[in-house]
Amino acid sequence: MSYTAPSDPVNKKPVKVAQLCDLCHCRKAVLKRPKNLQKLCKECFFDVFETEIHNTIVDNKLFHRGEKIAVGASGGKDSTVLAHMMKFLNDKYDYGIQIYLLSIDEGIVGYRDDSLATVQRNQKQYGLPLEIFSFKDLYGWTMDEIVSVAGIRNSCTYCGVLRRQSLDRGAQKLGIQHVVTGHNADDMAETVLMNILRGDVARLEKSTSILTSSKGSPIKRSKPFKYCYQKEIVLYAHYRKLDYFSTECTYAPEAFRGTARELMKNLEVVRPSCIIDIIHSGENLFLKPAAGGRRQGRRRGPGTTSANTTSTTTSTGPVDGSRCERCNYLSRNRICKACMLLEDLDKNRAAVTIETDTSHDGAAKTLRSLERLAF
Ligand SMILES: Nc1ncnc2c1ncn2[C@@H]1O[C@H](COP(=O)(O)OP(=O)(O)OP(=O)(O)O)[C@@H](O)[C@H]1O
Repeated sequence: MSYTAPSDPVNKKPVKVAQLCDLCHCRKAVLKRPKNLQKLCKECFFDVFETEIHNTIVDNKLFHRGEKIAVGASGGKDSTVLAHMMKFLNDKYDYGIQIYLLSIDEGIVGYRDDSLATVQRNQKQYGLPLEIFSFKDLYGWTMDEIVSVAGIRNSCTYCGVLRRQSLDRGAQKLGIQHVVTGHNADDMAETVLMNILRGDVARLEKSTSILTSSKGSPIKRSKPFKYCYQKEIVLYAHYRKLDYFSTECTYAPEAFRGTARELMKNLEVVRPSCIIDIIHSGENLFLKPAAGGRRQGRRRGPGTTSANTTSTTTSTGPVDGSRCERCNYLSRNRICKACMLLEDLDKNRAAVTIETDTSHDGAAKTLRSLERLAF
């Protein structure tokens, strides 16, 4: 059966009733929402997707008038859509916030340099101010150099810790106290699963928070895409024709996160709502206070070790708002995690001196040399 409404100029060709958008019932559907399998036309998809994010922002009171926010901009799909969305919603609903793009150059040749070129184009497209801070300037190391010394398996640990601190440092330098990131529902559900699988109950409770901050630190972080499916973010970027960088990081993704991702993808095939369901489950988990009134922390079996633990133990009773003895940056421990990691790097660099050349091929060449040396 074909449907042609003479008074409806939206469809140029006749459209079957079964192909019509489930919301407006007049335009042809162009996609099925991965979240709930609803058939939508482009215009209705834009409208529901943008409205849902606006509702998340309003319901959680994420911003206040006059607030300066820094969008963590990597040039990838999530943060590109985030930068576009923040500008779009701020204009449409008059949030009254000032938006900056804040990028961290980790120093990964052939990956981050290309993605930052995308951010520079986005800056012009959206008319937003952009600041870029680099690992090299902040810590004296690029990620390529770190991988050549610490190996590829630890790359995500180093990158995650240093990037997190760099975003905070960058925001502070700009006089901004709120960093907004493009973490989406898939990222959050993966984190919940990972923490469940590792028995990391302390992190589990915090893993679904939309707004986080460390006591004593002036910088808060928020995730307006907490309920957005990754696939819908990609569809939005595609139909809005946004300019984003889509290459995966040169270094291996965090191995265990990859396992959780795989598990979740398999579950999603059977039950598309499982991503949101996992987040809701995480939101409703509350730790019962252990004896002595303290929350239950991470429990480890005998002989287990953490990949994130470095040789120096400095956690001698964290004090909120205190500063790292070495770099003077805010840290709940005597020595901040970034300084502990950098100390290990310096030790390794002193132990092995090799000829490095990361200027053309990035760390891959260095890694091959190291593998030959059986380092
Ligand atoms: N180099 C960076 N500079 C600034 N912000 C970053 C950088 N890398 C990541 N972020 C922020 O952290 C969020 C999560 O990053 P992650 O690398 O885990 O995910 P992603 O899915 O690859 O994100 P994206 O698609 O935005 O690159 C990003 O959406 C972005 O807001």
